[in-house]
Amino acid sequence: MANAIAPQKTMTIGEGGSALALAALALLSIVVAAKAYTPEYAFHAYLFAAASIASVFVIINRYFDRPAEPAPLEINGKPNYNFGPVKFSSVAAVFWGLAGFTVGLIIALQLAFPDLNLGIPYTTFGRLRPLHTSAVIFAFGGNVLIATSFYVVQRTCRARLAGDIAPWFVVLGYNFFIVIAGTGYLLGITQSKEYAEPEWYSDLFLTIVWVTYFLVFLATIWRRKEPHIYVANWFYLAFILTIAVLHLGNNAAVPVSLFSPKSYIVWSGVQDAMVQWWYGHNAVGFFLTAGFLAIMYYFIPKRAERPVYSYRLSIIHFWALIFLYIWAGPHHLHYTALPDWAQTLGMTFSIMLWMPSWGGMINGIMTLSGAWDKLRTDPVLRMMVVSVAFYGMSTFEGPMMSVKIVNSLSHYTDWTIGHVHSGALGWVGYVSFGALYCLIPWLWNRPLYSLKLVNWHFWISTIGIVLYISSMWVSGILQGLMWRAYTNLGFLEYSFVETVEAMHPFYVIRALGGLLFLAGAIVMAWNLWKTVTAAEEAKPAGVALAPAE
Ligand code: HEM
Ligand code: HEM
Ligand SMILES: [Cu+2]
Repeated sequence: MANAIAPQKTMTIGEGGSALALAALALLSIVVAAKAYTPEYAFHAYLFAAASIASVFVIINRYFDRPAEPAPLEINGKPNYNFGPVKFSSVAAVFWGLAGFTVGLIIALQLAFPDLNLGIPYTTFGRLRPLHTSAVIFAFGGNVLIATSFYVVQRTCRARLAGDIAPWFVVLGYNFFIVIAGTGYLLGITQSKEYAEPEWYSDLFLTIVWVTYFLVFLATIWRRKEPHIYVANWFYLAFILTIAVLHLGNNAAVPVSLFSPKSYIVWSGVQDAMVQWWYGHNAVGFFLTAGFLAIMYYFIPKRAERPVYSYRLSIIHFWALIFLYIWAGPHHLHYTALPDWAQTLGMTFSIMLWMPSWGGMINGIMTLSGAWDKLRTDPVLRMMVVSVAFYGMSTFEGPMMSVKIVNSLSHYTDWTIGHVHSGALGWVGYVSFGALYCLIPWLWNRPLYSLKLVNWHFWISTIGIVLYISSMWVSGILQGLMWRAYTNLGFLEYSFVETVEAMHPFYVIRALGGLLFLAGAIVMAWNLWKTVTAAEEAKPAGVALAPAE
């Protein structure tokens, strides 16, 4: 009767429940695949089936391999952090970053040289453009946010991530969603809402993943050992919760059939447009801003080894920002069928938004008080501080562009594209790179392979950003002015095609800027790769790397 003393191993509710749910999903997917109206949809159903079956196997295998006791919350009084999912999504972020920047470069080249559309549907600008925007925002940015949020919430709460299967479901499920979304665009599956292109079934799946993300995050805060909830966690929470609400509101669609990828949105006409830009604008506000501000509030003080400049300002910054952002969406619909009062409301809130945005910028930059010398010696910190400066620049430009009279010139032109990429490359890109340069050495417990390479990355991509945004400003304003130029007799001075021709040199410069930005990111990927692998080889030497300069 020896087995009477061996600890009893039982499947947890999480393991059993997720295995059953995934098995059911696999079955449903196979039925859908068999009866699908289109081969593209059948392909997606097979992907769902394959992924769910694989997950069931992994869960069962893991059950047999694991010890009987669940992972302890603490070891010797210290939190037993769960960094597996964090590692996965930080590597995924680097991978998707490279993919998204490459597709960005391709579409930039297509705008300059249209022959590069290759005349086949899968590679046309119309399909690659959403592939680019989703890859950079949701795949690259999203993985950076998931990785850093799961890291920061554990460290600042001194608690192990809640759940066992759940955090893995979040990172793997999210990345699976990205694959479905991306392959869908290439195959022509889209509901044509900018930044919300995936069809109803991907949206439903993402809802489940996202709610799990919210619950894991909240439950980790719940079990915290630290009484205070650090401000970065407030920003992460606002990001997760608001994205859930936006996603549900803007994807309220009725599918044609369970067996068809096509759906119809419940909103119509100008209401649909308003809901779309309430979503689109707040995707900027909460995905591209609040989430990355959380990164700023954790990683800059950590790296600079200084406290946040003003903790009180960070709280005011938080509440002012989330209150004002929600109302500014109509600035995307100036001079449309949207009632004039709503446009003016959007414009007013956008102008007010300048203040909390700059409050945040000041708080981020001034955190370096007393440590300014580090800007010279630490290129990682420099990258993050420059990112905050870009944040300041784009949140000045945004309110200006939301003024109707300015928007009448900038709207539909490359000026918008320049504004987008000063925020995207300068702010989101740089703060993410800075976070990855900190996070990956911390996670693998090794020094960064080379600070010199970070310096190279910084300068190559800074030149890239400058080329990108300045060419788009010139091109955008030129475009706007050409469109509205009249002759003495009251005719339009330029035909549309003449304005397109005038853009060509700027599109070439922009593509060059994109190439440099991509080159910088490749240097980063190499550096991080060497950090994870080369330190292993060099272990006996045991010399800590000194700053390069
Ligand atoms: C190598 C770097 C990049 C290049 C070359 C690039 C290039 C482009 C191009 C050519 C477009 C289409 C512009 C048009 O339709 O006229 C575009 C759109 C866009 N890109 Fe990028 N991009 C890059 C990086 C990024 C990053 C890192 C982000 C976000 C984090 C981003 C976000 C966007 C967004 C949101 C749009 C849509 C803008 C709009 O509709 O107004 N891009 N990009
Ligand atoms: C106070 C902050 C900001 C305000 C008031 C603001 C305002 C605006 C305005 C007025 C437009 C042009 C709308 C149009 O004419 O179609 C715009 C476009 C855009 N902005 Fe901002 N912006 C702000 C910050 C940012 C930041 C920090 C980012 C990126 C990280 C960003 C990303 C975008 C994107 C992606 C678009 C293009 C949307 C589209 O048409 O596809 N904005 N913004
Ligand atoms: Cu907006």
